[in-house]
Amino acid sequence: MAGNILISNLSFKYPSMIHPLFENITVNIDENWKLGLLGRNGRGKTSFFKILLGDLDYDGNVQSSLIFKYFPIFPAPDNHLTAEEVLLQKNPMVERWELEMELSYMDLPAEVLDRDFYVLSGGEQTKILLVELFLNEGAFPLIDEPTNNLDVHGRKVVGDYLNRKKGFIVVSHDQHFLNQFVDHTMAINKESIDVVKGDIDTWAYEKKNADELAEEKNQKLHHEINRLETVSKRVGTWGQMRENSSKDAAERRLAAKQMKRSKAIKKRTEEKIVEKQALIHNVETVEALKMRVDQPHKQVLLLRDFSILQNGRCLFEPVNIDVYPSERLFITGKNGAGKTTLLNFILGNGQFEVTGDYQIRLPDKISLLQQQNQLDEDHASILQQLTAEEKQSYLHLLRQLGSKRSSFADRSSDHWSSGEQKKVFLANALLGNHSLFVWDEVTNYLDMMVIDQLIAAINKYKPTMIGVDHNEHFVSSAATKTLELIKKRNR
Ligand SMILES: Nc1ncnc2c1ncn2[C@@H]1O[C@H](COP(=O)(O)OP(=O)(O)OP(=O)(O)O)[C@@H](O)[C@H]1O
Repeated sequence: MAGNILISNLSFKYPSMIHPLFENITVNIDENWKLGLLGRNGRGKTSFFKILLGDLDYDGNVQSSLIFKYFPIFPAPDNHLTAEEVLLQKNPMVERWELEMELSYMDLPAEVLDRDFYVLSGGEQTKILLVELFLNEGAFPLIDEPTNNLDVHGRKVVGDYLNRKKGFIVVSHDQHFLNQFVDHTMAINKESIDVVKGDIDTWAYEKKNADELAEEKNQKLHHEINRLETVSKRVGTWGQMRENSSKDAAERRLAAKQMKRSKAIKKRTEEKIVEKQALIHNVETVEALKMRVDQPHKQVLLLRDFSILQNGRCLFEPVNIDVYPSERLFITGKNGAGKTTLLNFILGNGQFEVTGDYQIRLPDKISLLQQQNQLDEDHASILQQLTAEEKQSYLHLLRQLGSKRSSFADRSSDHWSSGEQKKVFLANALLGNHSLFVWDEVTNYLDMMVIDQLIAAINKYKPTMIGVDHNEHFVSSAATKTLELIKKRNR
């Protein structure tokens, strides 16, 4: 079928891996689908794209006449290209009015076209690169985690933009974002790949039903295995007892016969046990996370008509907020509104000019989760700083978050997926007792199961938290209050 992607018996493994990433996968993807690609961190979503792009050697067949294009590919910074030049590099025939129209769908003013690409905010760069992807009509876009630089509004705009297009695959862990446009969902599971017609909610509903059915079958199988194991034990002792208690030769012969029969029954029973064990379906579950919380004794934060000044002007419209023990405040607002700056002010990182009143009482034990690009730590340096006992808890937390020790112990962190790297910082932030959790861009790169693990833990342990996040599902489920920062317009 021309135009479609036909994948049969695909198997793939990086040389340093023990278990294959993909084993005997067969799946067909239609060129007109708006396909959402899901999977836990490290399951191989980016690697799947690399296979389609022809960047990795695999076994099996991948047949397609489509020309795949990957997002994000950033222009070389040294060339100082304007946004317009970035857009026209591969699409020289496109006219300025067409560019302006596409930009308007992305809620970007035309003047952005004339700016140097690298002076644009992360969200603006994402939008320009996505527009560039779709200008090339002959190409089939493979879009890898577009939301990381996008605030809630940006996610809505890009979701609407993608809804106008068709024929692409998007990897994202933000179900709310994906539900705006996908018409098919493909999930890379532990042992299989599912494709479902419908959005993420449809997939989640079908998966829940399938898991419940599998769980029911598993329970029956476990019951049957227990029964067979009892039979096997009983049969084993039965012939033995008879042989030991036999006195004369005739009885011993009979006992030997009995013994032979019982051995045959035992063997058959054990074969049946192995058969039943193979039928047990591997239903993926997550362990509940523990947060160790020592609530602060007093109010942590008070802001009244408060704003941070930059060059004498308010960065955001003045705000009023209180944070009391066990409250979870999430700061929202568009990119560039000053969310991370406000967090830094609260933490006392740096010198700030401010307006309005404030009171900040920081407790001693603060758990910090910073944006990935602000960190110079990694798994190895974290391990070095921990005591033997903390090391055990840290590794246990990583395992609970879905990173198996075997998947990261011997591999250079250069090759870790973005989610695997993020979990290192999350596990570190969960280590030990804390009175306040200051977590910035919590859900970026994290898979949906971890996001739900965090929501459950936050609701159970009710930590005092000041956070920033753009995932609507996470914020609406974890926050007890939100504070929207609105960038102050300069008149
Ligand atoms: N060059 C490489 N050599 C060895 N292992 C690699 C290499 N590249 C990736 N991996 C490993 O392969 C697995 C799949 O990586 P990939 O980036 O495809 O995952 P992903 O599903 O995109 O994850 P995420 O959701 O975190 O972005 C991960 O365990 C990763 O550490």
